[in-house]
Amino acid sequence: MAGPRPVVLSGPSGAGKSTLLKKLMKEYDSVFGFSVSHTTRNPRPGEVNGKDYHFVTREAMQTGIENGDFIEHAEFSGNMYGTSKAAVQDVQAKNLICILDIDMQGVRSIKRADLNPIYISIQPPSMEVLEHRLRDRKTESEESLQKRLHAARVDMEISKEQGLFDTVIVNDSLEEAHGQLKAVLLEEIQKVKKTNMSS
Ligand SMILES: Nc1nc2c(ncn2[C@@H]2O[C@H](COP(=O)(O)OP(=O)(O)O)[C@@H](O)[C@H]2O)c(=O)[nH]1
Ligand SMILES: Nc1ncnc2c1ncn2[C@@H]1O[C@H](COP(=O)(O)OP(=O)(O)O)[C@@H](O)[C@H]1O
Repeated sequence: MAGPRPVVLSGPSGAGKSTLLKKLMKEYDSVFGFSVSHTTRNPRPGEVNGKDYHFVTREAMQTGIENGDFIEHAEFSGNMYGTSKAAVQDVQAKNLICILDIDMQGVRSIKRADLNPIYISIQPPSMEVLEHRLRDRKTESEESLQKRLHAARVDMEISKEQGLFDTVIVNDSLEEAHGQLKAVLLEEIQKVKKTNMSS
């Protein structure tokens, strides 16, 4: 039997993707699994290798790409990011809903793959709010922040494209955005709960 459909969460850096997916995974224990991407960026304080990302060198990442280990990969804000086949398979082997947190280039690549996910865009209420949140997060240098804001403007334009996403959620109030995310995923959540209860 085919497993549950994966979920792609995309949207500007700082829109609240990690916050929303962590909240979702906490509320639904044993329903979701995170696709742990590879990246060449440095870990932030508190980030765990193998849990938040596989933190690797550019050389290791290049070798993996050449070996065909990746479903998709992209360059974002001066670093490489990619979804390995193993990252998705690890989650799907447990019959969990696989969540991919990927940028717009990743969305376009995944559309050409045979993953058939639900595409959800998480958007900030405005550029001003986004900038505040990114500054308050205190994870970025001014240079990195500016790169992210530039990419965010592009992302916010592209995400309006018809047919690219199944749902666009504006993360103004966290509780409301969380509620909308749950509503979109309810059918898949119930399927997984049912299957995993009877197995
Ligand atoms: N294409 C692609 N994008 C990714 C992957 N992993 C993370 N990203 C995206 O890379 C961007 C930067 O992520 P990150 O450095 O964690 O910063 P943050 O979004 O500001 O928390 C975000 O838009 C992520 O969605 C991946 O495996 N593939
Ligand atoms: N609805 C919200 N209201 C206020 N702050 C938020 C909200 N959602 C997320 N944040 C904060 O905004 C920052 C960016 O969120 P984060 O989840 O890291 O975004 P992303 O993963 O999309 O880059 C974090 O500091 C987070 O705590």
